[in-house]
Amino acid sequence: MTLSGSQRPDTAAGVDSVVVRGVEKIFDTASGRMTALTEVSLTVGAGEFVSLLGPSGCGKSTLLRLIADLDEPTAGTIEVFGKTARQARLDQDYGIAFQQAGLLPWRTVTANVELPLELHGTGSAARKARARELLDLVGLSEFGDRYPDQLSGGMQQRAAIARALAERPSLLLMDEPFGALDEMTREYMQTELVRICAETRAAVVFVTHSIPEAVFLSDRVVVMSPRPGRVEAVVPMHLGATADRADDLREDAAFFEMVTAVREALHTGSQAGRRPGSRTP
Ligand SMILES: Nc1ncnc2c1ncn2[C@@H]1O[C@H](COP(=O)(O)OP(=O)(O)OP(=O)(O)O)[C@@H](O)[C@H]1O
Repeated sequence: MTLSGSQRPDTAAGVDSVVVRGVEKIFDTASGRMTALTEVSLTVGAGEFVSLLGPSGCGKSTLLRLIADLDEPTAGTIEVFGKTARQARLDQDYGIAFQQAGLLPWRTVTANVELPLELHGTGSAARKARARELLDLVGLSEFGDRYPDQLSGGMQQRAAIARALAERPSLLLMDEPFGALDEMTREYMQTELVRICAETRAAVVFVTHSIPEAVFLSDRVVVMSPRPGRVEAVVPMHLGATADRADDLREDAAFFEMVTAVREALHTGSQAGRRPGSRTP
């Protein structure tokens, strides 16, 4: 099933999805001020898949929360589709999926997927049609009447992704969405996500701890360093179009080369990665 381009918001047309410029984030804590992010600059192009990778506490989730306008930077600016992060949130320009699927247990899968549409006043018939389309897209058409606790973890995550796509966002913000899944399911979900992104042409900012996951999914991997969190390197993945990536890529020599490149950038910070904010050639 394909979502046609005409169904997507105008915001995608040639405009960068996310532009982060000189962002700093300082938290006031009981033990004093803590700089979580400093001098972070990054551009995510239309339809581009960018992963944020780095050690625990380097500020990956904080950066994603700033892009989602769930918190505000102390300094610097963030634009989403050329708007302020606040305006993009109000305009529902992106979908969000986090580690816990976050489905409401008392609603069926269909009712969960319909929820964002319901909250924004979409009529019942249009909601149901859209939910059917999305459940088809994520391979859950047979499970719309089930409740979340009747699904496996991977199926719950697919339902959560369907919900995140409900309003046809041109951008998905994902924070370790597959972190709680077993390795087999995780790889399956990665392949599914590549397929879904190819069909919807959504850009993605994806937080992960997993180097192979970042490599498999991304156009570029942003390697962050801790205390304070900053962009250490931006490594372009020379693996062809993300849309063409299939399971056998994981056994390809080029894949291992990219894993090594990212690992070196992560461990030494000396990888000749691209400058923050630079784009895939
Ligand atoms: N609301 C907050 N108040 C105070 N400190 C915070 C807050 N949120 C995050 N931090 C701190 O900011 C730093 C970055 O946290 P963040 O969760 O962004 O890191 P992360 O890279 O996503 O970590 P992990 O990989 O473990 O999830 C950490 O030191 C964390 O303790």
